[in-house]
Amino acid sequence: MAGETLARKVWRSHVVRHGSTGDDLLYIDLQLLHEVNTPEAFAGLRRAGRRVRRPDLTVGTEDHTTPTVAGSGGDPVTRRYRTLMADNCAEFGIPLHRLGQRTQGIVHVIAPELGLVRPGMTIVCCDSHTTTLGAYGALAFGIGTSQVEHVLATQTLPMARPKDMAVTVTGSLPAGVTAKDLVLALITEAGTAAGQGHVVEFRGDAVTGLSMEGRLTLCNMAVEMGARAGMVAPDDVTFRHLDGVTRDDEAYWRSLRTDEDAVFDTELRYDAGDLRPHVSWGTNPGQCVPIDASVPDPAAFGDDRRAAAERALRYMDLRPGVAMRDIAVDVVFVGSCTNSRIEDLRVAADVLRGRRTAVETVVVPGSAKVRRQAVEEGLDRVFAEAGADFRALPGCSMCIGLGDRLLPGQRAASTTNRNFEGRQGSGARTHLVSPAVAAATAVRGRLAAPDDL
Ligand SMILES: CC(C)[C@H](C(=O)O)[C@@H](O)C(=O)O
Ligand code: SF4
Repeated sequence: MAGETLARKVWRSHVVRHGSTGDDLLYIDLQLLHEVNTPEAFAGLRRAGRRVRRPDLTVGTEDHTTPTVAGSGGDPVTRRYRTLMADNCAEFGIPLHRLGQRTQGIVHVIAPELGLVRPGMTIVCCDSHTTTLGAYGALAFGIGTSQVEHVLATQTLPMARPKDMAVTVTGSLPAGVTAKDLVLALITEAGTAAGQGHVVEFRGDAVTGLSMEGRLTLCNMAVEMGARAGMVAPDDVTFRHLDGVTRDDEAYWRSLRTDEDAVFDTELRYDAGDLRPHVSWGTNPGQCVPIDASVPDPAAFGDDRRAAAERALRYMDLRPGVAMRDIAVDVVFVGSCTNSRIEDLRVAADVLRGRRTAVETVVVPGSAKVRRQAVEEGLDRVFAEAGADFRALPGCSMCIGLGDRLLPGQRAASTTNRNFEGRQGSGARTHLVSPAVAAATAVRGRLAAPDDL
């Protein structure tokens, strides 16, 4: 038998039944839920008179709409989402990590913290950035509301098997260059549709050399290159991040790794040796340049991308030829499921230590646990002394503009994953950056890397 990929092995071990229409019925090991996109799924269950098949394999959190300032309670519209979520979880017996609890946070950040994620699992969630969890060698993907209902009712999901893509990154990341820069560069090179219909396995020395947190950042943005899921093969780095790993676990997880003779449907190669910090100039994550470059001229793009570039520059209020380093921002945001883990906050704090921010700087931890750890390490003081606003409560915050948001016309350097029009607030402009670039930008008031300070 020909060799198999990691994704294929995980898939095969979860097939309950091969369907007649080409879909497989997959067993789902874990379903995660948040307050957006789930009310309809529960309503559907209720209408059909069904219960949740495995409440013990289902976990909810509140993150998208939660306020980040203690005691604010949030506005009535977003409160309604959370009331509905709490009522639904109570009615169907699903554990819920609520605002104010020690375990609450962004769904993709708390799932590993709670020990819910192990290599080889199938994991779904009503959220496109579920790809994040593939960093552990799990097959994790976002699903829509009707699929959420299906999984709630049956703990299975009919799905067409995705194709396999390998993204092999050779070399090692230069100093000051992070997983975020790598993934922005990859998406810019390959395009936002490159991964469509595929599970992407990130491989190569530059990937295995990443910390767990770096791998989470990388897989988080697999969906921004159009992929169904992103994965990194489980190795010693992975095992160190898991509790209670036995020899048998390790042996099984190692056996899931892609076989030498496995063939991918699509392969991309990239060398990380000369990579520089990357910054987006446009309105999709594939519109980035190295920070040393200038805003590109749409005329330089092929027909397929020119109109989008022109439109993006209009929305972003940028002219071709302007040096990225000359772009002044109003706000810096460090947070989101892409970059709000402890390592991200440490990087930002290292840059801010002993310096002052020149613009409004908001730091929102990905989870209550991340915040506690940051306080233990004294990062809260570093942020305060730099004049940055380290929020009391975790959540998606300014990433999606449901709770906290930018004002119309404001420009932000943001460690998030989407720079779409209006994403961080109506009329707001987003430059996607790493935590290091975000912090340097906060100090300088214009896009900057730590080297510039
Ligand atoms: C609201 C939610 C469904 C959405 C997603 O699917 O990703 C959000 O998390 C996002 O990042 O755009
Ligand atoms: S932090 Fe942003 S990208 Fe992540 S789940 Fe929340 S809204 Fe989506």
